Amino acid sequence: MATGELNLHHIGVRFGGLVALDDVSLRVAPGKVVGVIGPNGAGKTTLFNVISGFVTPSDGSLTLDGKPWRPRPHRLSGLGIARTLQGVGQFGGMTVLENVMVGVRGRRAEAEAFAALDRCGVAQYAAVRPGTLPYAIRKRVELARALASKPRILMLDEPAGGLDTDEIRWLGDLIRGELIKDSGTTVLLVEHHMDLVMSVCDEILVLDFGKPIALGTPGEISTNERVTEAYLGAPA
Ligand SMILES: Nc1ncnc2c1ncn2[C@@H]1O[C@H](COP(=O)(O)OP(=O)(O)OP(=O)(O)O)[C@@H](O)[C@H]1O
Repeated sequence: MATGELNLHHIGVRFGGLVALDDVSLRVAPGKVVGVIGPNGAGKTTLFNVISGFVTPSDGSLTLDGKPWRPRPHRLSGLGIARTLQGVGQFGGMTVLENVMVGVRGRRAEAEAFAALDRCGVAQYAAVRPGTLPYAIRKRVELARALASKPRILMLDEPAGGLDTDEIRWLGDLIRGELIKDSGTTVLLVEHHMDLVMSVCDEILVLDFGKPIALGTPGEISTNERVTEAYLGAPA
């Protein structure tokens, strides 16, 4: 059984003349929660897009479970990798349950999808179309969609965006709890909400203008001068 270890080696991404990522290396160890933070435009989403295969790096390479790996978006779920989207990205013409079933395979797809909705506290909306639901509920549905496939690597792209304090506390408990961290799932988290990042991450990578400026534990990052400088003037 593969372990869920992801390595990025000296990744560089250019969009024309713009350097979106510059020499980014990161080891995401199995079962760890690794955060990627940085001011707006730092390259966080681009990093996720590289790992998802939507953006091909101009430099560097990736390994998955120690083997060279070239990500392809349509192969991610087969490899046990799931990603939530920054928005809620659900199909309006389908029910909540059908949306969650999209990411699950096999005869038990419906039961697994329903169980994921239940664990995320939104099973009562299974038969409803997502477009009619409040944003915070749709964010939970988006999480259920990612969790239903029981991924070994879970990429969370700004999961706290648009959530209130209680919702963010719920999210933190979910990430730290048996559904994700205690089950050994490897988590990569891009997030602006610093309290959440600091409370759930084992390690944090800080990007600024595409460059890695710090890598360390939440305690190390919160006292790092370069990180403080990068955030000066930008709400963290
Ligand atoms: N497809 C693209 N084509 C051209 N430039 C792009 C593209 N995607 C991202 N960029 C640019 O690359 C840089 C990094 O963007 P990215 O979205 O990765 O940053 P981010 O850290 O996720 O920002 P935010 O916190 O605002 O979501 C930005 O300058 C952005 O404008």
